[in-house]
Amino acid sequence: MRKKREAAKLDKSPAGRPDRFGRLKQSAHDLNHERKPLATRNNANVSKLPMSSTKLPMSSSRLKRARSPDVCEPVGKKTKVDHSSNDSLLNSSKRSVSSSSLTKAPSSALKSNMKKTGSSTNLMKKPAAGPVTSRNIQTVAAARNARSQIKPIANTVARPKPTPSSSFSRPAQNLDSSVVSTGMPKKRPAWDLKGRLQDMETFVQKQALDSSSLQNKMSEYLGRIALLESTNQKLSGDVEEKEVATKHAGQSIQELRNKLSALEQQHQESKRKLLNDIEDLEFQKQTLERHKITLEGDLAASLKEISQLKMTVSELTSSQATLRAELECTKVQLTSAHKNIAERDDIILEKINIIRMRDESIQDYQMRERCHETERRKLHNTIQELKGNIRVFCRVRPLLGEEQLGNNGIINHINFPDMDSKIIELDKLADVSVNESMLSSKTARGVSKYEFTFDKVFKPESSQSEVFEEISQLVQSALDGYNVCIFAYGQTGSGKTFTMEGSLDTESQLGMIPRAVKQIFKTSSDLSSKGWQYVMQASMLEIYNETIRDLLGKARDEKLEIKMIKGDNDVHVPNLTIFEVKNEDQVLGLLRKASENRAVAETKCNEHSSRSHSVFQLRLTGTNNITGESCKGMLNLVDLAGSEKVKDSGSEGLRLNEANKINSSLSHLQSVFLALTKKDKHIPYRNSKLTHLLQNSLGGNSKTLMFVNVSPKEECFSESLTSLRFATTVNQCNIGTAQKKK
Ligand SMILES: Nc1ncnc2c1ncn2[C@@H]1O[C@H](COP(=O)(O)OP(=O)(O)OP(=O)(O)O)[C@@H](O)[C@H]1O
Repeated sequence: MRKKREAAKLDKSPAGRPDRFGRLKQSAHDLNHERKPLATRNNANVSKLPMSSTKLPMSSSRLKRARSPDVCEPVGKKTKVDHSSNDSLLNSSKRSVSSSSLTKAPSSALKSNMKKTGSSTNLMKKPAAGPVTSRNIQTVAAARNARSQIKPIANTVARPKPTPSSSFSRPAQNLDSSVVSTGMPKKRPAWDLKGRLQDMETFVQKQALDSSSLQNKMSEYLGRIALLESTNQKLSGDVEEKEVATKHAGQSIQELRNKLSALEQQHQESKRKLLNDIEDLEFQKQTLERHKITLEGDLAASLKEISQLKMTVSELTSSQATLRAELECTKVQLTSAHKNIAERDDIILEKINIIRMRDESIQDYQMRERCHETERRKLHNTIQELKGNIRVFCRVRPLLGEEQLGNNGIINHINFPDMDSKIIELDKLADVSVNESMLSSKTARGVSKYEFTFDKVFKPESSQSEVFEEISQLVQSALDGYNVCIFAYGQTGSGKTFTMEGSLDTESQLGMIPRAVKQIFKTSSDLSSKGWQYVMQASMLEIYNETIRDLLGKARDEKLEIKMIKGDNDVHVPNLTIFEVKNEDQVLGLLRKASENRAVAETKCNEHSSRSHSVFQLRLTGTNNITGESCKGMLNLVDLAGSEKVKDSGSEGLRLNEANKINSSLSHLQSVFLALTKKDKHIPYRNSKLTHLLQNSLGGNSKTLMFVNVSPKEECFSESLTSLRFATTVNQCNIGTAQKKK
């Protein structure tokens, strides 16, 4: 049953199905099966074989028909025939049936083998499913051998298969032809049954011989088939192994591919990095090459320098010897110098002791100096008193601009006859009408000379510093605690403002006020080493048309009044702006501001004529912590408005009123000095704002200096003469001894 199922399975297997290994195994099984009692299988297959497949079966069938009535039964039924009948058939007819079976068996085996061969062929055609290895190659070669071994079988066994119809339609002919082909005698007549039987027996014997040889070949083929089957099984096992190996190999390949792709990515990444590195290295290379070039240049320069240095070294080496000799000499000198130094150290020690002693002496001298300072102040003021508390300096300004055109710039009518610069002489020319009472002398040519003597006469070429030098001692008195008043008097345009203020922007043209301030700050600083400390307060006002106005305050138009402080008898101007000043620059700033605020106007005699009296006041309060001394001084620096003859000046209106007020106040000043000269009991200080304000600086408690400024112009002769005469009056004034304020 099992064999039948396997056979049925084999038959059902479609020819084109890729069941190569299964069919191959099945074929091998069938072959094994066929190796079993051949007669049994052959008998079964006999019914399937066409009767005309060989020439012999026809005779055999005839034999069968002759011996058995079942011969003509359908082939299908014959399969149900008992094998024993077949065996008996074989035994009875022997070679007839065997030969047909043998003839057919190879045919079925051939078909089976052809299938196998086809399968083998398929197998051989598709070994490449797995990796091509030496074992696969061997497997394929074995399959080919099997095919080559099978082919001869097919060639040997396969014969043209006559159709059943043709076999049955010409049985006699076939028999005849077989007899002819086997060398049998010619066709015997029908009645010669004996002959025919002999022929048949001969033929059967011959066929039996052929059959035995075929059986031998068959057994040989079966042996080969068995060998092939074993080979096939082995190959199947190998194939399975190969498939497993192939599957593993496929997985490995996939893994390797994955790894490969990962490695490729890594490779690409590495490649990209390497390319970047290469670029960086290229850049570094270029940089290094440039650096190399630079270094080469440096090296060349260094080499050059080294060669120069070598030359220098050689020179130095040569000079080294000289120096060594000198060094030896110097060492000797040094030794002696050390001796000298030791000696000098002793001397220095002695001198240090001397210096200490001198320091002590200096301190002693400083103590004495302070005493001397006090004594000096006393002596200084004694001298000032001897000189007179009112002194007069005369100053003649130079010719300016167009004034120099006449007389070639020479001032003919003013002379300075003495060497001490104390006398000024005015010459009255013939055409100049002068009051006869003014004449002092007459020359032979009829020229009158007017000579005036003052404490000092400054020529036109005198500088500001030369003038200040003469008043510096007076300024010093303010620091010593005296009231000092310096004022400039003269006709308009004679140089009063230039003398008192000068040009604040040009050092050489600084006037008496800034120079006095400078000196005061410098001297106060020097005195600080002697224990003196000063507080300084500055203010500046003008008296315009008999009105006091603050030149430093904001209320420019406010009219200020003069008040006396009871007991102290000090003059005080309420609401006047007073600045505490620490240095000269501060004071210069105040002077500039005051100069801008001062009333000026253009007159016939002066383009910028001062139409008011300006009064700069500096209060100085000093204390000496060492000596316990103290002092209060006041420095009044006054620039008076210019006097002018109203009828000559051509002034009118406001200017005329200004001129009258100016002349009036100057007249009151003269009255004060005249009263002081006469030693009147009543001094008319309060007749004008000017004298009222300056009453403590024009009286006995003050030191007064008057500048009388003279114009060099000849046409101003009369005014100059008037000014000089007034100055002479002041100069003759004895206002008593100045008192130091404590
Ligand atoms: N010693 C001098 N050296 C050079 N220039 C001078 C001298 N004195 C005066 N001056 C010049 O003469 C001109 C008149 O001088 P200043 O204004 O000082 O006269 P003043 O007497 O003040 O006149 P006023 O009373 O009208 O104000 C100015 O230009 C001034 O610079």
